[in-house]
Amino acid sequence: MEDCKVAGYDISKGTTILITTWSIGRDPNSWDAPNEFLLERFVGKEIDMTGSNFALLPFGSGRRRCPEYKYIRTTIVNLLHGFNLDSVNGTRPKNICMEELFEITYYNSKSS
Ligand code: HEM
Repeated sequence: MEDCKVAGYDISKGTTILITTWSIGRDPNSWDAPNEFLLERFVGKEIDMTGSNFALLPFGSGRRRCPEYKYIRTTIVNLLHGFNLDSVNGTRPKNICMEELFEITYYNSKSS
């Protein structure tokens, strides 16, 4: 590790850096209507979710990215194949609450 500069900011070696994937995923420079839940935006597109496309990081990036990213399609397909999924009262909810909760996952590499 060594000191470095990122986007004009001096980062001392050993500094813990958090990135906000929430903001990255809602960047209007990358996404049209970023606050709309529009699944259609992904239809028919080859989307890179391996951590190389920094506009979309659902599985993180780099050495600690989610190891499941390669297999999640198989996992979901198996779930859909093996189970009949339904909402609790059997009807499709009209308004699904998509509000976020504030939570944080923190890993201190110096504590272990
Ligand atoms: C749609 C489903 C999933 C999403 C969106 C997701 C997303 C993520 C994200 C964002 C991380 C943190 C990556 C980082 O720190 O850069 C992560 C880590 C991890 N995920 Fe997932 N995950 C999913 C499903 C799963 C499943 C099904 C498994 C296991 C069967 C799994 C196992 C793990 C493990 C073990 C890590 C920790 C990797 C490490 O710290 O080295 N994930 N996941």
